[in-house]
Amino acid sequence: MLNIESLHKSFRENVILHNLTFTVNPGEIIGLVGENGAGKSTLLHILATISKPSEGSISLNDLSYTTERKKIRKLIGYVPQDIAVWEDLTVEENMVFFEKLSWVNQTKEELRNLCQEMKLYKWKEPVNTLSGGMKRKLNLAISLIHHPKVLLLDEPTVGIDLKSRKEIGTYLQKQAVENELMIIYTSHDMDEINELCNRVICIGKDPFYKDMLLNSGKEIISF
Ligand SMILES: Nc1ncnc2c1ncn2[C@@H]1O[C@H](COP(=O)(O)OP(=O)(O)OP(=O)(O)O)[C@@H](O)[C@H]1O
Repeated sequence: MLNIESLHKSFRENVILHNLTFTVNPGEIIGLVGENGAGKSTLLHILATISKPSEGSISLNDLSYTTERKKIRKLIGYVPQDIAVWEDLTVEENMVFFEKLSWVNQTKEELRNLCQEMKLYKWKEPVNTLSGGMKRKLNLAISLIHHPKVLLLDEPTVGIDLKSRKEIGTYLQKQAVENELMIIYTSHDMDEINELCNRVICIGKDPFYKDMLLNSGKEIISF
């Protein structure tokens, strides 16, 4: 379980996150919504151990983010907003490169299966010949190489077609259930949030997103 308690984050006098307390259970997909600048990426950075909170505590399966950062990092998969893959390498070369950087050993066959499960078949193609949707799938596949327990996705489907979106969504739902993965997912697409997520966290001052979800039947947590 991921446990976030009384989390605050400020940049100098600018308070971005104020008193966030929530938990994420194994197998759950949590939507994270809010207007531009509300602090979604800031929260994901903190959960990915890229930055530290100003106050508050976080633990993952009873490991403290303060004292066990190295162990925590092995359990986190993070997909940033910007695609971060090697454009001149093939899909295969990217997967092998990131496998070498990870803490697990996977055969090429296993890496290829991981790509195929999310319907990314262009194994021998250089990344710079792939569509945006394919690149996003590769980014996601890379984040799963080390079998994380928590997957943090910052707008992973932005700018991609509906079919690829659905394929990614179906894959994530399967991963959450089968591997008890905890997923936090940011998106501005409320249909996608409605379809994919078990619960939704709304952050920021603008009530727009919360209002959009009022009749969705979803549990909404707002800060
Ligand atoms: N390193 C930093 N130093 C100072 N301010 C920062 C820093 N990082 C983020 N901010 C500020 O924190 C606020 C929240 O930014 P953040 O990127 O988390 O928002 P967001 O909800 O992810 O927005 P978007 O939907 O546009 O991606 C913004 O006002 C941003 O300028």
